[in-house]
Amino acid sequence: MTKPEVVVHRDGDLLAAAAAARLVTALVDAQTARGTAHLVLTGGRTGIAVLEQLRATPARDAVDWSRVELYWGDERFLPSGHPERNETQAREALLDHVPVPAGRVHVVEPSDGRFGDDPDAAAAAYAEVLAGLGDGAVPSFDVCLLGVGEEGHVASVFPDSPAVRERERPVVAVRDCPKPPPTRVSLSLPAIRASRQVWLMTTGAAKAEAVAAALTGTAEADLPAAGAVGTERTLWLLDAAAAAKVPSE
Ligand SMILES: O=C(O)[C@H](O)[C@@H](O)[C@H](O)[C@H](O)COP(=O)(O)O
Repeated sequence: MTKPEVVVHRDGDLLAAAAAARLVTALVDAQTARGTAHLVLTGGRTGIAVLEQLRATPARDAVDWSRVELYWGDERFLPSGHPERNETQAREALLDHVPVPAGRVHVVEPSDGRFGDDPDAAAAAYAEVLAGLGDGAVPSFDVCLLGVGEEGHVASVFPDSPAVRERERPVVAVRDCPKPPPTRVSLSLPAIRASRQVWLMTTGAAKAEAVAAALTGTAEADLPAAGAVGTERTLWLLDAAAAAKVPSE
């Protein structure tokens, strides 16, 4: 289990820009080491802001976008093109602006897709996609980007939920989500933990309690972010407000 590292930036804008710069380097390093970079995207304000900053930086072209496999840590189970879908927001923020081959953008089926409004079928299908792209149930994602909710959720894994107790399946359907929309498809914590690097990125005073709790031993069932760890690195990227209650070493 990797010990979480905490990096604090002055404010949210700087965090997003710095995380985007860090991501360029991580992707280039992954491609240098292994040929292809596997990146898991996240929804939420911070996650999308990082993609917008990535689009804006000239350094983005240091990444060979033809050798990036893209996934989502979770998806809001909505019709294709819905503005609230994480896919829609990621395409607008970045994917429509870089030459990633369509076949390497692995989206979760929408609620008007092949499986209609059956999120369990969409989750099972996504798990099959992941199984086909790595050596195990899921690829060893090079970087798994995550936002963090006020109560400590990551992806769509919420405290004291069936998803946080999932130990077998890499992808699950989530219903009655406290954060709208209510129905989602999400990686489980075991799938997130297959990542080489897990980056938890959040800003604002409203997250300070959850961040401090995650970093001071709270059980993952009560605070899922505490269970989001990478095999090689677990990195908390915070602004000063979200880091305000993190105990100093
Ligand atoms: O689909 C989603 O909503 C995200 O995947 C979710 O996990 C998000 O990252 C957190 O809720 C933090 O969101 P903010 O960065 O907007 O606070």
